[in-house]
Amino acid sequence: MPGLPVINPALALTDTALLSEQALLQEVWLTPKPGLVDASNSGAHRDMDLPLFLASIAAIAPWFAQFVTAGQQAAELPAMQALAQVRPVGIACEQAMFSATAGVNSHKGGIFSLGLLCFAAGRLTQRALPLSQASLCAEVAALCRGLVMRELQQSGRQATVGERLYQRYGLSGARGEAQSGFATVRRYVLPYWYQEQDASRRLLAALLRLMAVNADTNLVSRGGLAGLRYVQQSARQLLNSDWQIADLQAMDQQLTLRNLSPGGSADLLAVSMVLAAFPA
Ligand SMILES: CC(C)(COP(=O)(O)OP(=O)(O)OC[C@H]1O[C@@H](n2cnc3c(N)ncnc32)[C@H](O[C@H]2O[C@H](COP(=O)(O)OP(=O)(O)OP(=O)(O)O)[C@@H](O)[C@H]2O)[C@@H]1O)[C@@H](O)C(=O)NCCC(=O)NCCS
Ligand SMILES: Nc1ncnc2[nH]cnc12
Repeated sequence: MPGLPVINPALALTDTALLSEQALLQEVWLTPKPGLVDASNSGAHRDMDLPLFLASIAAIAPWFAQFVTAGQQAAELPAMQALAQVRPVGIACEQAMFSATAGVNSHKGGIFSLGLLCFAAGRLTQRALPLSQASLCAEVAALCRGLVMRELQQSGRQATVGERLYQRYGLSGARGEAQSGFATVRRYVLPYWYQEQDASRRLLAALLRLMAVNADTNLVSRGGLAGLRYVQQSARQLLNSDWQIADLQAMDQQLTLRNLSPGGSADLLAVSMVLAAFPA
């Protein structure tokens, strides 16, 4: 496996777009990831593999700079009006992804979460405000204020997986996480980021922490609430042990057998990598 691209902290304060691309690359190359596409297998996915993910990332990457620019251009707008400015960029980026993957949804959630982070970075830098984990997450939360109420609770729409799962289980998915200012990442991942010295083990531990608590709608859409609970309990058990790579490989086999893929947690791992490059 080629060397993982290392996120250069010196870039942190200047280029959120490049950090986002590097985070998606580091995420997909990280191995072994239970149920997910990585360098050893495709996990619970029959329609996706590593080459498809790399093609998807190549198609998405140029759009991260567009998200930052859109944020700079919308810097003076009230947050809620600004969100309306970024949606078309997000949808265009999704279309670029679908063109590169022949219609397979590889990074829809990742585009939403990282796109919002890049847009927020553009708004903050345009207003000469410092970029930090706190300022970026607060800006994303401000942009997404009321999003769950508007788009899930009041709309009653059931056009997407997330919208159907909200109506059925009250799960707010990617929207709820963004509206909270990535609270799951800030509470359960970033405080422990440097506990592991090895870079790969650090990312694997972060993924386990996310899988242990994240209400991942991918898991629910594939395995119901029982599937979500199974993954959360399994991740929690590993975290409470001196887990080794072989344990993750065994978990990967179990999730694949059960058709369970924590794609939402994989996205939040990329969000964690971007945020970890900034001061708290
Ligand atoms: C705002 C949207 C992105 C919301 O989409 P949706 O209504 O579908 O809502 P969610 O269920 O929330 O899912 C969206 C994707 O977000 C990821 N996700 C899930 N749970 C969470 C969570 N708790 N926190 C954060 N992120 C979460 C997940 O994405 C990843 O998994 C997908 C790949 O897995 P797979 O199982 O293969 O998915 P499918 O192909 O759907 O299943 P199969 O057919 O294979 O069985 C992949 O997307 C990963 O990224 C969720 O899938 C959207 O509606 C929207 O508005 N988009 C427009 C763009 C936009 O608004 N941008 C704004 C600023 S950029
Ligand atoms: N590595 C991965 N495998 C499957 N779904 C994902 N969503 C984001 N990253 C993923």
